[in-house]
Amino acid sequence: MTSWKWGYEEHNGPEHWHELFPLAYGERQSPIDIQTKNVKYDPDLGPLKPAYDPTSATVILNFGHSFNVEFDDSDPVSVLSGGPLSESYRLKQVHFHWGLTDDCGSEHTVDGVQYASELHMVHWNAEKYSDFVEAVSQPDGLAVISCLLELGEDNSALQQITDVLDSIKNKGEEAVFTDFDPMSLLPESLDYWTYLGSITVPPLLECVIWIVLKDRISISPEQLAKFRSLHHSECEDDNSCLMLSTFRPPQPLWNREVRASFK
Ligand SMILES: NS(=O)(=O)c1ccc(C(=O)N[C@@H](c2ccccc2)c2cnnn2CC(=O)NCCCS)cc1
Ligand SMILES: [Zn+2]
Repeated sequence: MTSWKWGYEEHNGPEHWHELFPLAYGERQSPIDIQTKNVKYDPDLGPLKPAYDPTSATVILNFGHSFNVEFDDSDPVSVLSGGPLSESYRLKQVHFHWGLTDDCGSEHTVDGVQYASELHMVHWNAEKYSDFVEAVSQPDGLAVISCLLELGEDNSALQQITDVLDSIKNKGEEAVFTDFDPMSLLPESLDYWTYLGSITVPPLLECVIWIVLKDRISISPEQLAKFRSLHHSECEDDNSCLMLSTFRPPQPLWNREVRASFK
């Protein structure tokens, strides 16, 4: 089975992941559908305090099941604190999820509505743990800011990313990518919902404090098409290995509460 590579296709997609990763059926899995009538406003939830240094961006790379903008996390240069977090978390990577068509693609949904894409900014708890791999084995190891992207106008901040995707077309390819400020991607309001969940790709570890922004940003059909032009492996003929869909559907909430930072 080690040759089996998980993905998002019929034969290796989210419905198969439990075969190798039993956590798929865990009690704090992500993503979820956020039912706004059931969220609880929590006045103790303070504002998010992101503090990013654009020069800490290093490379953009094609992982095969997604592409990441990687950040140098060897020092506390780009960090997130505040909000639901008790410690300062260090930014490690930013990536996206998308779907085959423009009417699907996000992982989290809001009142059953799925959006065209979703941005994840992945941070790890560098105050309590010594490295990322240790952090992912802890219930408060990661903090991921999620922002939903709805189909609309060209997003100029996103253009800085989509303009370089041609240079990382195939799995394993990477390109220098610095002077990138992830704050430029975020909406003006940082109001959010928060809940305890997991990473949404194998090994599906239940280590994430999720911070889902209430407001959305835009992505154009042309920018989405650039995402889908990436290859999930090396291949010659261009259409047999396109990264057409990279989202996991919502998972059961079980006994979890979703809190809101806003009324
Ligand atoms: N979608 S999400 O925000 O919930 C998310 C957050 C973090 C990771 C992640 O860091 N995964 C790597 C990892 C390395 C060590 C221990 C455990 C997990 C991994 C596992 N296989 N490949 N990678 C590298 C990676 O980062 N994959 C792409 C992430 C976008 S789907 C994945 C998804
Ligand atoms: Zn993700």
